[in-house]
Amino acid sequence: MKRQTIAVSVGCPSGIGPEVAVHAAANADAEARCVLVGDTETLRRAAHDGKIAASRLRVVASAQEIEALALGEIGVWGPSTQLAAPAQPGAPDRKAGAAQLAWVNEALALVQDGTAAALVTGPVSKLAIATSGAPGAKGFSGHTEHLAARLGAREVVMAFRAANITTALVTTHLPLAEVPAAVTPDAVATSCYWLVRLLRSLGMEAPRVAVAALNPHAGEGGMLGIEEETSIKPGIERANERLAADGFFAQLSGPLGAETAFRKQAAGAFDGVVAMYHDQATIPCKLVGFGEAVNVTLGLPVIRTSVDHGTGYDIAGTGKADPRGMESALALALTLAKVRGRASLIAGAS
Ligand SMILES: NC(=O)C1=CN([C@@H]2O[C@H](COP(=O)(O)OP(=O)(O)OC[C@H]3O[C@@H](n4cnc5c(N)ncnc54)[C@H](O)[C@@H]3O)[C@@H](O)[C@H]2O)C=CC1
Ligand SMILES: NCC(=O)COP(=O)(O)O
Repeated sequence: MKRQTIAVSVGCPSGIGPEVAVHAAANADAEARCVLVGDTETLRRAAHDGKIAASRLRVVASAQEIEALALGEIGVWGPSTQLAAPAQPGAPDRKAGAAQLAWVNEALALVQDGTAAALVTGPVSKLAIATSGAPGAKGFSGHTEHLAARLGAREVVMAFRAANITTALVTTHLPLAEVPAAVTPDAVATSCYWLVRLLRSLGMEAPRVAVAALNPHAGEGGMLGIEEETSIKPGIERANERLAADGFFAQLSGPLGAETAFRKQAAGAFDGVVAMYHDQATIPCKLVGFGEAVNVTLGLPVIRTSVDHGTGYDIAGTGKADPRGMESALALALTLAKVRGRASLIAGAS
């Protein structure tokens, strides 16, 4: 059995990330060799609280030591940035903010140098990072944007995969008031294109994709908004041209009222939905699969998946955190990493 190393940045040390990361790594498929990138003491405590034998955590400091991890052992990356004092559950300070960004970068470095095959990220607080004062942290608005900038990716698309919903977003982390201007034909085309590639990587040869409208009732013939005509329809045309040029076949339908697009996908009429903004996508995903949905970034030169949930500050350290989201994120990363053809379908140039 060929094992794949998965580097996991554990997220905010004051949140539920360390506990779900240890749990998920302990239950991961034997083909996944997990290396957790975070504070060693926090991870040991999370293992203890989660009744996971301390002997299963092994501190590793080189690619060779990672390779030598036995089945059932969970690697903890020794060179990770460490906290001088334990993080307070539910109350991240500036050091916790800086550390969680450092861990993302350190886990990414393991993928970039070929030590790991994929990056899985635990939940971070955008605010704790952005206000930490750490170099490069100001303006942090999410992993998607951060990884795109750090890797020089030409285009990236945020996507989610839940029970019976797979969706890609046209816009990511921006105020709702700025969404209409960001829904451009190019942005719509990019999201359609990468969603089709994701669906292909998951085995769908000719995916059926609904493109959601921005406005109620798809603009009601222009009475309730014009973006369907000015941006979404031209975006679908551009996507069809780009897909055809690259030899991909897909059926793109829309613009379709978002409520209908998601309802029909959940009923099996579509394989994916292109959503115009963050909550248009995450509300249906979290309704059908909260705790299990996976966030995957399309267009990066590396495989990156993540939990769909946040830092869960209200339940950090209580043992109530559900680890299934992290388990699903590890499983999808492994699925993509195992087959080079799958990974290349969602990988973009930098
Ligand atoms: N993947 C990431 O890095 C993400 C980070 N965030 C960040 O998380 C922070 C908090 O965001 P919120 O909107 O409050 O969302 P949240 O997901 O942290 O919490 C919402 C509610 O869901 C519960 N919850 C979350 N994960 C859970 C789990 N695994 N098991 C059981 N219950 C769980 C929480 O206890 C809370 O009641 C923000 O700073 C946000 O930016 C949010 C989403 C994703
Ligand atoms: N709701 C998803 C989210 O906010 C996480 O985004 P990112 O950190 O994966 O870019």
